Amino acid sequence: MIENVVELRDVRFRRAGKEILHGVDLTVREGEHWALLGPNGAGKSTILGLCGARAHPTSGTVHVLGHRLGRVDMQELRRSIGHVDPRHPLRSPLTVREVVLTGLTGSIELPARWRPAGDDVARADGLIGDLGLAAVAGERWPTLSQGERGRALIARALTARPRLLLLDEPSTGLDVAAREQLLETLDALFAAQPGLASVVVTHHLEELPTTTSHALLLRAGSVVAAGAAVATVTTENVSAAFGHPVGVTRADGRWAARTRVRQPT
Ligand SMILES: Nc1ncnc2c1ncn2[C@@H]1O[C@H](COP(=O)(O)OP(=O)(O)OP(=O)(O)O)[C@@H](O)[C@H]1O
Repeated sequence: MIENVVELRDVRFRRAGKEILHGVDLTVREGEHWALLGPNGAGKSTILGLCGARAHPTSGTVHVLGHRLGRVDMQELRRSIGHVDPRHPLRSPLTVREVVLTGLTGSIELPARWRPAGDDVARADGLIGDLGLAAVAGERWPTLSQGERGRALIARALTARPRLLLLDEPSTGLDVAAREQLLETLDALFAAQPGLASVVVTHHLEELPTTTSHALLLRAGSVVAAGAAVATVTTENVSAAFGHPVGVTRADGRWAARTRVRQPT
């Protein structure tokens, strides 16, 4: 059994002559649900790319599912990771069911001569049902709402039974009802698969599922705080990460943030 699903140690990452991550440590264990929080440009997506075996660190080490990046076939490793990228570059008008099935082939489009086995279709339809998409399973990608596309991409990411699910701003562009439905779906999914680990990137505390167990707060490529969510997502840490006085509250397992108004003395 692999205890650490993701392990970053003193990770630095440079691109175009600029250091983007300045010595980041992160350990994600089985069954943990991490949130990466921080302002624009803090380096959240860069960390998610390392967790998803899409990039190598410039220095330091990254282990994903027990394999050290740089010493493993990245493409092979990526098949064990469900990565939900909202900028999914699909060009052809596949149906929801076909998009979900591309999770099995690890491709964006359906490979020309590939045909799913009967139990592949049954699994895809099961996930489509779990994600609340049964009514649109035969609808084509260009006709779907943003919320439906996001759900289809989560179902796609789960088809290959990953042990790690990565979500990059899954609530972006959703109305409040669609966001709440998505968060309920994620909570139900995590409860049904207790070994699954996840990492979600977001700018907004309101978009954290109640199942969020841990958080890493990032500012300009450095970790401000990391650990158990309740102890980490605090007024002090969030204000430091975002460089703004933000009051953090938590009720019924959900977080909220607003500008801290100074009381007149
Ligand atoms: N390939 C690259 N080449 C040069 N700079 C890059 C590259 N990728 C990311 N960066 C820079 O690294 C910094 C961190 O980017 P990243 O996308 O990880 O941040 P983020 O926290 O996810 O931001 P956002 O919330 O805006 O999505 C940014 O300043 C970005 O411009």
